Amino acid sequence: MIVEVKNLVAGYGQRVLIRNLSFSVPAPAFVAIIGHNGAGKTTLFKAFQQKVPYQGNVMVQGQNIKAITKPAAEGIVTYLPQKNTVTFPIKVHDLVVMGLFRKKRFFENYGAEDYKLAASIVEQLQLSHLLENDFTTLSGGEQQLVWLAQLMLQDANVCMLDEPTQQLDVYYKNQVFQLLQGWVQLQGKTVLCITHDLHNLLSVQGYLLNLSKPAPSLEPITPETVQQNQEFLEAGRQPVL
Ligand SMILES: Nc1ncnc2c1ncn2[C@@H]1O[C@H](COP(=O)(O)OP(=O)(O)OP(=O)(O)O)[C@@H](O)[C@H]1O
Repeated sequence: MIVEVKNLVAGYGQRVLIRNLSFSVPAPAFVAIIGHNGAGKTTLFKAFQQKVPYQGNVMVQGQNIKAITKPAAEGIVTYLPQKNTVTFPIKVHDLVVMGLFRKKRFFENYGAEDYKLAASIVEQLQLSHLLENDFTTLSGGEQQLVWLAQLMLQDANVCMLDEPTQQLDVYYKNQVFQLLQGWVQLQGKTVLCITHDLHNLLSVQGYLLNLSKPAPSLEPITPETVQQNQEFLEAGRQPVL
């Protein structure tokens, strides 16, 4: 099993957001985590990172995540947050190359080969013209793509992405979903991706997990399930108990 969530209960104080959630991903797959604002999507990712107390079990590649001290450092999971900020000037290629941090010893510099690898990833995202630019001067969408490039270099088996297409135009939204599809099909990665862009999922093979439903489960992405989930979400939210 790549990912197995068993009887997960998580929330903040008295407020339970995730109630008895169980699902498993047996083989590399793309899973779109959907649901209303506040449904607990980011909270689910926090559970994977031990950043919120929870009951139940979260297993990644057969290991209970509680037993792994630094899942990101060990290359088991990686996480792209919804908002990632940089407040100092840094060139795009210097930021992307940092995705190789796991392969470096403390204070070891990045070399020409590392930068070549970073540049090849940036090229895949059609951003080569920005390599020398200061990251802080890029548009929100361009910045988001640069973070994705850095994440690709991290090369973890399970990637958790929190609304990676949020700031992107329609062209890049589709490009990113195709890219993530490639991570699964060509590189055997498992991608858990929080998104509100349901219509862009129609060209993606994978699953939906709608955390707004009373008993969320993995549903294959098909035109019918996308439509049904869209209508479900449009119909309104369940009262928070
Ligand atoms: N540290 C915290 N303490 C208390 N409540 C919190 C905390 N973090 C989040 N919440 C609340 O938990 C609820 C779920 O938050 P979460 O970020 O998981 O939602 P989400 O499904 O990712 O929403 P969105 O689509 O808006 O990003 C929200 O109402 C939020 O205000």
